[in-house]
Amino acid sequence: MLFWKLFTLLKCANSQRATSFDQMETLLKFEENLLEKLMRKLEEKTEKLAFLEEKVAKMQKERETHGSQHLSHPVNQFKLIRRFSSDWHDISDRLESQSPESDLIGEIKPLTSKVQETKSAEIAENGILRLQETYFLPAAELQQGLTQFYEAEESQKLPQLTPKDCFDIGRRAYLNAGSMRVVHDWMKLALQNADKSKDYELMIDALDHLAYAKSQIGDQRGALMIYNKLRKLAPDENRYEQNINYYGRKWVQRATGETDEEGMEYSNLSTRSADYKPEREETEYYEKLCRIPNELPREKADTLKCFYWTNNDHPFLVLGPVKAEELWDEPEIIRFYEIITDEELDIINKQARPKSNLATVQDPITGKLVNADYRISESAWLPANTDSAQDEKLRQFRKRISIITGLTMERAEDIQYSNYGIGGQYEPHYDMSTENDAGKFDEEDGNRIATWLTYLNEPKHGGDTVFLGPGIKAEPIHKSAVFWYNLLRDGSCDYRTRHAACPVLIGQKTVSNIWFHERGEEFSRRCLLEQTDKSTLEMFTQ
Ligand SMILES: O=C(O)CCC(=O)C(=O)O
Ligand SMILES: [Fe+2]
Repeated sequence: MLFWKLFTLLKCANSQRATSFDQMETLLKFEENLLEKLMRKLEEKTEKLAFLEEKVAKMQKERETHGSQHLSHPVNQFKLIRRFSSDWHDISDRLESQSPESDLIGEIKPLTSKVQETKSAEIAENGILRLQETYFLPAAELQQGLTQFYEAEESQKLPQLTPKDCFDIGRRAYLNAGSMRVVHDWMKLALQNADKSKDYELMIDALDHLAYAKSQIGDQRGALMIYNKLRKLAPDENRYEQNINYYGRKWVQRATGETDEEGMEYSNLSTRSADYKPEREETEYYEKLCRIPNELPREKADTLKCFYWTNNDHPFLVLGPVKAEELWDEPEIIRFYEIITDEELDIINKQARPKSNLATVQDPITGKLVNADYRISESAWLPANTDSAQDEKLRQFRKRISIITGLTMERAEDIQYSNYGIGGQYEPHYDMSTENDAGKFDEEDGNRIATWLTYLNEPKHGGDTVFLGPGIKAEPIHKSAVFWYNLLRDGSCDYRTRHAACPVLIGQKTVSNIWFHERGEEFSRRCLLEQTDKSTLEMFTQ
């Protein structure tokens, strides 16, 4: 429109072959208007450029922390997810769809949508909270990048959580109706650093949550002081005024002893919802086992054996006996060392990744679906039933396990591969189906008589398998496997085998399971009328 007007004006000026002062004035005005508009466009572009440059710098800085060990750090895993749930999302919003930039939008969008669909940011926040709860980590320790687990010289290179990260983690704890102490600590951290960056919106949000958390943990005075501050910062929000009156009254009641309310809730570190209570006791025990070192009393340790296993001089094992260690005797839990070759490991990893039910995202380069390994734990089944050389190797691996355990592979399940993500864990469970289970294994195969659990790699911290019955744990040692019977000799469930996988704190954890079933084991494991549980031990001492 403007162009049209200018055009007619110029035409007119041209036809008169003279330029009157009036026309020049009008032209000058037009020019002023044009300049203003152009400047606004330039400002928008500069602002957009600055925004994109800032994002690039932030993301590059985040990607550089902790060198080749980058993804072994839970904070880096967390930040990667957040980049796709927030930064890349914001970037694609700023790029222009009717321009060459649209190609880039096309590449970003599928990834950000996938992260959103799979609720990955929420899973990541909960992962951080789970690590905090299980390993008793102060929020500040996580914010600083878990310095206690690294040498001093490494600590400069560790990733740190931003005020917004801290706010979102605290907000997640709040939404989970978790411990208000935890909410309190995260909000305080968010504020300490938001103060420096002068992010007022974030400050107000964090103060609001902090005041609420304070009121819930019994600090009415603290809540009141924050609401007073909020009233000054955001005078239009009348909720603060109401809260000031409310908490003011509460504080007076408390000071004058007119209240019968519960006091502080300072000791509870739970980040789980309040309706979690029934399992709480077991969960606390499991978390404690995850936290404490695996120390057996001397007398007990002395009774447990370490030996080279040949399974009654089986020719295969006589040539290469397997180093074995009794982790517990009743029920028998045995660890076998070096039971998988690098080649077999490679094959399992290669086959499992594209197949697994892990949240998949599109690889922007190949366009293929690839795994997002940050889920709590996801799995894939490897049937090894083709004529390929790879499957032949996997069958060899199964055969080796069959020889070691003396159990037939005929009724055993396919190899199951599992991969743990941020704070990845597996809560207490039995591998066999129990009387109370809705679903049972079919009669033809029978129940899961035994478990063979191979550790495909070794996380740096966390990820132990804990056995709640005996109160012991197996550390995930690379290439080793743990074996136990889930059923007693009379076929009933051995409830002492309840076990769980602790959250992975630092590093990566992948395991593979093979479950044996009852049928076909009548000769390898004689059924007895009594429940005697010296089953495996007998096998090892024959
Ligand atoms: O990963 C672990 O340590 C245990 C896994 C487990 O118990 C299972 O997959 O059933
Ligand atoms: Fe299990």
